[in-house]
Parts: sequence; C-alpha cells; structure tokens
Amino acid sequence: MAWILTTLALIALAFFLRAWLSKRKIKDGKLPPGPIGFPIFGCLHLLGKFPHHDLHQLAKKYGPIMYMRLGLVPTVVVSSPQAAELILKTNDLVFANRPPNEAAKHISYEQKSLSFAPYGTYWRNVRKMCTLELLSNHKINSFMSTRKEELDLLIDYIKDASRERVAVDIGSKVSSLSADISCRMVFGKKYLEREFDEKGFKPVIHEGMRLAASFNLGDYIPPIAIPHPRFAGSNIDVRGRDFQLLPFGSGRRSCPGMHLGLTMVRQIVAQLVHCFDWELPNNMLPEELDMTEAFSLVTPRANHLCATPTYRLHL
Ligand code: HEM
Repeated sequence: MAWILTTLALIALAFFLRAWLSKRKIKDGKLPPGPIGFPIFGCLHLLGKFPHHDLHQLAKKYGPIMYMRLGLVPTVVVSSPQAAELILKTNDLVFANRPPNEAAKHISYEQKSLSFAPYGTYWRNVRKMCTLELLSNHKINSFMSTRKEELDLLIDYIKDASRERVAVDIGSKVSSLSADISCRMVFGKKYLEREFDEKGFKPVIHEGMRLAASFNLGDYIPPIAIPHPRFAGSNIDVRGRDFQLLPFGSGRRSCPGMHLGLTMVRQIVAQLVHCFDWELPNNMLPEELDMTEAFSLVTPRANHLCATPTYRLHL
C-alpha cells in the first residue's frame, strides 16, 4: 500500500512541476517554442528509436528553432537553412563549444579527441595540426596510389562476381574498402577481415558510433543533415556554404576530413558506375528497395544494398 501511495505522490509531483515549468517558460518569453517536458527527464520520452524523425515531427509543430530539455540538458533544435545559418555562421562562436558528455569522456580520453574537445586553445591546436599536417591536400594526394591499389582489388572482386552473375553486398564491400584504405593511411598496413575482427576494431567502431549518437542528442540537428534526391542536379553546395545540405556541417567545427571524404566517395562511386552496369537482384524494382534505417551517429541502412554487376568495359 505504501509503495502505491509513494508512486501516486511522485506522479502528482511530476505533473505539478511540469505545470510550473510550463508557466515559467511562458513567463520567461525568451526561449524558442517547444514541448514542455517532465522534471529531470525533460522531453526524452518524446524521442523513440529514430530521434531524428521525432525531432522532425516536433519541428513541424513548433517551428525551425525549437527549445526542449533532453534530460537536464537545455537543447535548441534547428531544422531550416535559415536557422542553420544563424547557428553555424552568425553565432558560430557561441555554439562552437562541446559540452561535457559522458560517452565522449569514456571513448575519447576525457574529451581529448578533436570532435569532442571543448572549444578553446587545446581544440584550436589539435585542429590546426590535423588540418595542416594530417589532412592537407598534399598529404591526401600522397595516398593516391594506396587508394587506387585498394579500389582495383575491389573492382577485380566485382568483375569475378559479374562473370558468375552473383549479387554483391555493396555496403559491406565499400565499408571494408574504406577500412583498408584508412588502416593503410593510419597504421601503414591493412588487416585481414579476421584479424580486424579478432583485434576487436569493428565492434569498437560500431559501439563508439552508437554511443556517440545515443549520448550526443544535444548536438543532433535533424532533417538538414540528410542528403536527399531533391538536391540532385541542383547547384547547392555540398560543403555547407548554402546551409541547405550539410553533410559535413559548417563553420568552425565543420569536418576537417571533408576533402579526404569527398575524394574517396567520388573515386569509389565513379569507378563502380564506370566499370559496371548494376541490377537489383531477383528482378526487384528500385521502389521495392529496403530503405529501413538504423540508428547511429550517421544514418546507415539497416540492411546493406546488394546488386548484381555486369562488367561494361569489354573491348
Ligand atoms: C564522407 C565522409 C565524411 C562525412 C560525411 C563527415 C561528416 C562530418 C560532420 C557532419 C561533422 C560534424 C560537423 C559539426 O559538428 O558541425 C564532422 C566532424 C569531424 N570530422 Fe568528418 N566526415 C567525413 C569524413 C571525415 C574524415 C575522412 C575525417 C578524418 C580522417 C573526419 C574527421 C572529422 C573530425 C575530426 C571532426 C570534428 C571537427 C571538430 O569538432 O572540430 N571526417 N564530420
């Protein structure tokens, strides 16, 4: 009986505090509109398996600049190009910090990695070192032959599949290619798939991505970060200068690996479509493709893209 009364008292207290918070927010008047949360939990209950979808729905109701508390963290969610420009350009300096974050503390040595480091002298020095030494045009060009060698191996593998008319798991092959190129650039050697698994790299990377995404909702900006067919054929800048398509972010915390990322994506996609014609397996139509997403730091497909290649460069 006592626990029922305690539970009822706690629920009543939560609703009372919620009503009080809602009045205080209206009185304050300075905060952007947004859902009123519960004490302690804030609006966490409004976010489900795919937080970016939930935030998108909420933004439709509350507008492109929305305020909500996620747990105890006050959060502003922006979801239009104009609002993104306000945050990432006009007020870039105000938003360049990265708040304390439990996941980042554990996976990046007390937030010592460039991505999670608070804005300040340490971040500035590491960023400068990465940009000038590790990710400079000169450095990226110096790995051109490494990229070509690894890509040629993939093309040879797909040629074999083409001869045998079997479908290729493109997601898994491209992910291995990217891991091989990265390992050769970082460690000077690549690892066999088995060694890679044994050393526990893969689970660590996947778990890191999952953790970073789960705990980093405060930094999460919903629909504007997702590339979409509506940008095909348009002049919209992929580097973030138009604030409409932001795959690499924008402003002082934007991605320093953008040049390397774009170089690799372009080279791989160009080779795959130049060397092969692609068909979906089992006479599947493009609209029947399984586009289910998985939750992570980025938004990967839940199930890899598989397609059957036909080599098209026979003399
Ligand atoms: C297609 C490939 C890539 C995409 C789509 C991408 C995307 C992003 C995005 C969206 C951000 C966050 C920007 C923000 O907070 O506003 C970021 C930050 C970052 N990226 Fe990338 N990235 C890619 C490749 C790379 C590569 C190849 C590297 C390094 C080798 C890299 C290193 C970083 C680092 C260190 C940060 C944090 C920068 C900071 O906080 O100052 N990225 N990236």
